[in-house]
Amino acid sequence: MGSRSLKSAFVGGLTGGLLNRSRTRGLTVQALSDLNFTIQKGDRVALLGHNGAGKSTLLRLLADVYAPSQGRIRRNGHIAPLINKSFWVDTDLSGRHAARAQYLLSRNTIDGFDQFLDQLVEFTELADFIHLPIRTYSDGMKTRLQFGLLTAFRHEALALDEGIGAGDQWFLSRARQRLSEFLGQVGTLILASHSVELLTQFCNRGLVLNHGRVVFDGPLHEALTHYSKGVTAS
Ligand SMILES: Nc1ncnc2c1ncn2[C@@H]1O[C@H](COP(=O)(O)OP(=O)(O)OP(=O)(O)O)[C@@H](O)[C@H]1O
Repeated sequence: MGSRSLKSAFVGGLTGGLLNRSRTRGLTVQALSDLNFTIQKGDRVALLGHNGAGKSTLLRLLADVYAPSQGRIRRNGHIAPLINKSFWVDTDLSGRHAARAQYLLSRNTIDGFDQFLDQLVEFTELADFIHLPIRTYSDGMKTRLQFGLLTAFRHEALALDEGIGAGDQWFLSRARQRLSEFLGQVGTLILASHSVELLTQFCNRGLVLNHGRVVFDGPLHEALTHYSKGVTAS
């Protein structure tokens, strides 16, 4: 197999987005393309797709963490992100300062913050680490703080990456229950997950992504069938 055909095999791989090679830009990945869909208020959408299909990137676009390089996204209202590693603007801030900023943003007042902070520290079990800069936290500690903060407030719409906290004992024992209660109250939900159990519990519509394109959009059970057939075929 020559280098050219090796490259073609690479481009046609089973994971990741579409790879392009150009003289000027080298090898680049196109995470998403040709997307055209509407999410209505109250929809509960599951994002399904292979590793690297574009689920997290799409969540980031919907929650305004990334801007699209082409095309437009029209939103009515804010979609809160609960996405791994995209939350912290300034990791020099302490957990307490980050909590204060989030509290002010959501409540428009600082009244009641001390009590809120006590509850947050109790839930996250961060103890005195709450006073240290976030850059000194482990990934698990950051997840606790992010999760504790976001689920403390009501959100009309939420973009959630379920990979968050995966495999973390604290998350499994303390956060799962809170996540369930929280998701039950969210109006509009876009949830990326590989867990059929979680998707079935909270979603009624499924978008299946394949190499950055939507290949199915419809009722969740049909989306799951479509996706599992694709996985079996590949
Ligand atoms: N910051 C980045 N820089 C460059 N490429 C990226 C970046 N983030 C993601 N990608 C690429 O974009 C594509 C889509 O990635 P994305 O994380 O959205 O997939 P995913 O469906 O969420 O995957 P998984 O199920 O493995 O979490 C992949 O090919 C990935 O390599």
